[in-house]
Amino acid sequence: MRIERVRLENFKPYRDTDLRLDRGVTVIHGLNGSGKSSLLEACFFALYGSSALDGTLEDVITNGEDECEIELWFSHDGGSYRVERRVRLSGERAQTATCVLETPEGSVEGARDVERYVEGMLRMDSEAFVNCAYVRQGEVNKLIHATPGERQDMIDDLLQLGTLEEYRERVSEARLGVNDVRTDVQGSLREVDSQIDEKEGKGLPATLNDLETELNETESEIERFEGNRDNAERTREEAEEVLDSHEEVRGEIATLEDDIEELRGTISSTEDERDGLKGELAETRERIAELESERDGLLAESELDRAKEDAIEERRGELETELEGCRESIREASLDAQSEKSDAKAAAEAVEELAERAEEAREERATLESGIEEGEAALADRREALSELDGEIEELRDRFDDAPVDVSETDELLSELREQREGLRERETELRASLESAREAVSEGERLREAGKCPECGQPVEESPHVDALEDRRERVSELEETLSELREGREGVEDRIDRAEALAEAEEGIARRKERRGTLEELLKEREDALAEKRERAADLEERAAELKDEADEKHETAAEARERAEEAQERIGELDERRTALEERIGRLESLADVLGKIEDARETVSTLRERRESLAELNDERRERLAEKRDRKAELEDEYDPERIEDARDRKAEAEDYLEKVEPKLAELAEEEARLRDRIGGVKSELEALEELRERRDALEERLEALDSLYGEAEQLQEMYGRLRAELRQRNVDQLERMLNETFELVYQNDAYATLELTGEYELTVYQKDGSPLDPEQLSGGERALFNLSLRCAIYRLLAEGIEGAAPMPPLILDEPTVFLDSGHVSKLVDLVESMRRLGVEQIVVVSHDDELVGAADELVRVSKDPTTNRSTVERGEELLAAGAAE
Ligand SMILES: Nc1ncnc2c1ncn2[C@@H]1O[C@H](COP(=O)(O)OP(=O)(O)OP(=O)(O)O)[C@@H](O)[C@H]1O
Ligand SMILES: [Zn+2]
Repeated sequence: MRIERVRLENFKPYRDTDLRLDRGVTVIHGLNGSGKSSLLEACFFALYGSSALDGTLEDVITNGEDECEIELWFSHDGGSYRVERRVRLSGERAQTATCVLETPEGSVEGARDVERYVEGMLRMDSEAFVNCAYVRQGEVNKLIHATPGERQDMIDDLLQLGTLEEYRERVSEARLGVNDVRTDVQGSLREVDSQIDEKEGKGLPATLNDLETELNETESEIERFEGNRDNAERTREEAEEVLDSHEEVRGEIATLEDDIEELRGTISSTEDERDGLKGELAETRERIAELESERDGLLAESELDRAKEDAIEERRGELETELEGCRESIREASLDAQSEKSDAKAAAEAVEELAERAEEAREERATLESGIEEGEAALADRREALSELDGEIEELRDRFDDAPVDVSETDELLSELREQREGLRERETELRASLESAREAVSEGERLREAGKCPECGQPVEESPHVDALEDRRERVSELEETLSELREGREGVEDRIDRAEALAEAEEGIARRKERRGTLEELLKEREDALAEKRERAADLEERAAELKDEADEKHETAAEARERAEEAQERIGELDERRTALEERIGRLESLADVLGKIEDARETVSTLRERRESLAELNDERRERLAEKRDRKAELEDEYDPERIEDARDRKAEAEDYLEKVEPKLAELAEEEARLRDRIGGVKSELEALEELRERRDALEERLEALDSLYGEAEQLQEMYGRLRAELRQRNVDQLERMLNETFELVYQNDAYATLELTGEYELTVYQKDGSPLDPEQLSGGERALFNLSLRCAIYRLLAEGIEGAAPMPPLILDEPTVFLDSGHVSKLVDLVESMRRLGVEQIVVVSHDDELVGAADELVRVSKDPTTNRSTVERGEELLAAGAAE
């Protein structure tokens, strides 16, 4: 198998990478953390899916992305293949969204099917792949640390030796199963043998012979006794027949006797019945005579001359009609009486009511009249008050006779006078003020003059031109005083006039008040007069009404009396009609009795004829019975002649004899039958025992045959098991020998130190290192570097062994080494180069080595440089001959 190309998208540190790989040695080179291991991991993951991962599925997707894609192209056994996987993140978890493997035969889909296909194709699961082809970084010690058992399992698995062990175990199980069956069959055989021995010791054929002879004898005896028994039975039957027929005759005679007795009884009781009927007949006839005399009496009382039914009915019809008429008249008369009575009652009630109403009218009139008298007295008082008012008004009017104004002009006059008075008062006040100031001016002048100063200007008087003015001032005062007194007088005159005018206004007001009062009084007077007139009218009406009601009452009284009279007449009529009705009813009653008697007579006559007929039919019946009685008596006599006592006696004797024999023979026969059954039973038992013996013999033969077959099968299984075991041991030994040789060769090639003589690998895969002095060393005791070399040697040896063992049928996967130079000094690194070289020479098609060691670069056919951009943190690969050339030049 060879990897040809890998393409990655968002796988771990790779964003988008496409790398071709060739045959030969490819070295993947780069700094720590640049993504070398991830590249190998991608190839491994493409083949085996998640079981090839150390981490989880989520880890393969580049951080921050949600989908990654891996494509791997490879060739295998001449065919081309391509795997494509796509992993997608959904939420926290990643899932394989696509997984397809294209093969020359078609495509396989789904992670499971693809993994299974790859396992089958490479004949390795992911673990075997790791153990053999893919030496992972840091796992160099795995095979050394493993226990021999684990190592054996790993290597056996790789070399497919496990299958042989599986076969051997299966055969062993089968062999044990065969053995279990064989033991069972042996047990059964022993048991069958002992059963046969037991049965043969019993002498079964002789016993059978004896029993059959005995059975024959018993059967002939049974036959003889059965013949005798049949004879006895026949005799008994014959005797019983004779006895039975005689018994019948006796029975018939007894029946006849009973019949005769019964018939005689019936005849005599029928005769008794006839006598009874005769008595009844006589009684009925007597009754008819009685009824006929009753009928004659009733007929005489009725107005009929013949007791004939239709005549009676006709008469009765007439009387009923008359009676109905009479009853109708009574009903009418009583209706009349009823209505007259109620009329009389209604009229009497009306009289009472009318009288009451007349009384009420009279009472009302009396009340009204006393009201009228009172009203008239009040009216006279009012009229007087009115004439008094008129006098007062006249008096007040007289006051205006010598007045300057008329009534109703006082207001105007008064306001005029009051205005005059106001004007005068104002002038007076002004004058008084002027007088005051004039008087003051005089007294000032006097004071100044006394002081020698001018009273006018206050300057020294001597040269004043104003001294004479004082006199003028005094004159002015007296003038003013005069005018003031004139004014006062005028005002007093006006005030007198005002007083008079005020008295007149008062009189005017008095007149107006009285006039108003007079108007009210007059109105009231008028109303009262009207009311009185109305009352008078009403009183007159009431008087008239009372008289009318009285007349009406008298009339009604008369009507009531008439009605009562008519009611009495009707009552009298009813009495008469009642008498007539009673008489009619009596007559009808008599006619009914007559009809009843006639009916009874008819019935009695019918009874007589019925009784007579019955008597006759009974007589006929008895005649018949007597005839039958005679017949029966004849038959009885006949039968009594037939009866023979001697023959009966003989039959009885024979029957007793036969019964006696039968009684004895039955138990004997039962005994014999029992004996026969017992014998047959025993014969059956012996026969079935003989059959069982035969069966047992057959069974023994079959078991013996089976046992032989099982013995040989067991032997074969044993051989087969041994063979598988041997084969595996041989194969393993061969492999171990070869592996040991290859391991020694490889180790010698890579390890310079010649302290170790040889490496030993036992059949149980115990590994031992022998030193030069011959002492053994556990591989765990080796140094780190030695161990790495030892492990590489072991891996390469296993790879070679597999490659040589299987090549052809299943081409090997590429040899992949991840960081094999860890722990190695530079000298050993160059040895590693030699190892790689030797593997290539041995024909390994493709070797991929991951290393950052320059020395290994030199050994490469192809160089792949992996680097990581420190800013984006994304890895890229470069593949190049120029790189290789540069490396070689150094
Ligand atoms: N899912 C991921 N997304 C992004 N980067 C990742 C993811 N997983 C791993 N890496 C990065 O890839 C690098 C690991 O690569 P890898 O182990 O292949 O390196 P290397 O070249 O083999 O290193 P060394 O020489 O030390 O063995 C680390 O730097 C890691 O941060
Ligand atoms: Zn690495």
